[in-house]
Amino acid sequence: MSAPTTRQADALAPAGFKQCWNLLKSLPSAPSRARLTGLLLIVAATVALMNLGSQLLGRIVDIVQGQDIALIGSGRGAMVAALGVIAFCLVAEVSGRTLVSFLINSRVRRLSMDLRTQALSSVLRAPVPRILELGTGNVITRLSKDIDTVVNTITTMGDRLLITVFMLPLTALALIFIHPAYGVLFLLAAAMMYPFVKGTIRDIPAVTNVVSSVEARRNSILLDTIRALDTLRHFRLGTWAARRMERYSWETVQSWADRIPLFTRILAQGSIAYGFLLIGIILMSVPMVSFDWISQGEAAAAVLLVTRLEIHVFNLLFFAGEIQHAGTSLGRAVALTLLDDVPSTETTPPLKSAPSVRIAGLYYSYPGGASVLRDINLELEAGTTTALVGTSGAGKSTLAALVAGLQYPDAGQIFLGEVDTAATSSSWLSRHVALVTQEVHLFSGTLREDLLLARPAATDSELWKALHAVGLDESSRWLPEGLDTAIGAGNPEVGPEAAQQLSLARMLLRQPPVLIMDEATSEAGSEHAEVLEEAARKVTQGRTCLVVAHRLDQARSADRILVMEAGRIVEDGDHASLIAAGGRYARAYTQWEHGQES
Ligand SMILES: Nc1ncnc2c1ncn2[C@@H]1O[C@H](COP(=O)(O)OP(=O)(O)OP(=O)(O)O)[C@@H](O)[C@H]1O
Repeated sequence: MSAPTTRQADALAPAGFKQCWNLLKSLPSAPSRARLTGLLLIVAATVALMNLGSQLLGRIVDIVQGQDIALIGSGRGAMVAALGVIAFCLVAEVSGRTLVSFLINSRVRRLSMDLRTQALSSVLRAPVPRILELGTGNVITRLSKDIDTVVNTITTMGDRLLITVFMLPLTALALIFIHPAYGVLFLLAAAMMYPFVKGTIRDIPAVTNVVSSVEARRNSILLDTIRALDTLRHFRLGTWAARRMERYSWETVQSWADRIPLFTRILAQGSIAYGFLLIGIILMSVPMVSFDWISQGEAAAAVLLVTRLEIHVFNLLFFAGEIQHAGTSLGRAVALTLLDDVPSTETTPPLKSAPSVRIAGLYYSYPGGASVLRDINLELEAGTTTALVGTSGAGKSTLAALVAGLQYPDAGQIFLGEVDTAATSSSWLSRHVALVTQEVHLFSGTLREDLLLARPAATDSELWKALHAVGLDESSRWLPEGLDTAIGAGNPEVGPEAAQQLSLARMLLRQPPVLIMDEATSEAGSEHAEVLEEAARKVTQGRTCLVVAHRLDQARSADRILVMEAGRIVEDGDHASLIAAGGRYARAYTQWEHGQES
């Protein structure tokens, strides 16, 4: 696979501001309106005192010149009072900032925890095809790096950002208060900045979303490489994998580099607008002082107020990228929470018994690939077991995945009883259809904990009953501690046959009305074949089953056998009738029987 030549955003667009705001408000750790107002009042008071300190510092010039200042007076007493208030303002500034920073930091970490939990549970409930389309690397990037970016940005510059937001209007007010002409200049500088800011708000999100998407693709490739370690070693593809990783990493570096012209432009535009304001204030002050419109101290105060603004304006401009990046990252994480298709009230009633499965006019092709399934029409009778057989690549696993809801068909419908699965939520579907494959994931913990996931209210004796039914008992070498045996990641490995038995036991406990088995008993070696096949037979009883049979002995006992060839069903019947028909199945079966004998 080669790296894409143009850098593009991925399939799931970031959520907008309103969606993010609504989601954040609904999180358990969201601050109450009173707390939010309290925080804003602290910021406003801190900024007001910062401005007061700057103004008084300027007015010291007037005190030195013996002028009388409102509320403070003149002479030595006024000087002491002014210095006292300035000191107080400095202490208030430091305390206010520390408090604001503490309040923001402690809240944002709890909010990020809630957001991660909510996004993850939405991902778990979302339709599987949607997640597969997004890619696991993408989802992981959104759940980890994107949320971390938001937390890091807010904890490092959230307080500064809030202070700047208040600083701009309060400085404008203070300047108007000194003389309205300063206010006019401030408005002119703001008008100059307006198109710059508008352009920035327009351009940055798209650029930053591309950066995050490219990073997500790189992470997908990384995951793919780690997952395929065995294959890569086996085929000596280490160098190819390293080169592929290098290409995608370089793509990430390039996408970051693509941002540079945009940020250079933002800084240049900010410098022009700020330079206009500062030079304008100094130039205006000279005639205003000489015409006695303002005192020298007031002119000094105005210049100090604008000088003080510099660090805040440039903080905003300098970190505009990070701030927007955090905004986009937040949107990307919040978009995951919107994947969940579970309606607030489920309208499709649960099925009371195993339903028939009707497939009508089904077509499917993998993205960019040739047609895999063509016009499949069939009905699986309720409570029966149907085996799918056919040559490798015929489309058996693909058909099984479509019925299990892991892929969306290109055309056609799948009905469970009367329910069109396309019109139900993915959680309704997953409650009614279970898929057992060769890959068994055992959750880390005790065997009891793992089995209880399938039926939380099951008693120990019910768990043992399910284990006995699939051929595992107290004497099994894989269960030395019985139900307390530690299994899953970090614990001694359970053999592949035992893992498949456990997976079948989970199905017995879960009792799904429709069961799809794809290579679910593929580990059946000669000594275990009987046990696994018997376990599979028990699991299929009482439900509608579709079994992808890779060995013909698995098909023989099914109620019905479908033979697939190049995406179509070419033979349909039970074992006896297909043998009697002498077609592909009969030939394959005879060959298989000879193979078994020799
Ligand atoms: N993820 C995928 N992306 C693209 N093509 C795929 C994908 N999975 C399967 N295919 C292709 O779709 C066709 C049908 O594959 P499928 O696995 O459904 O066949 P199968 O009958 O189950 O074969 P097997 O018995 O070997 O598992 C094959 O040509 C296969 O190469």
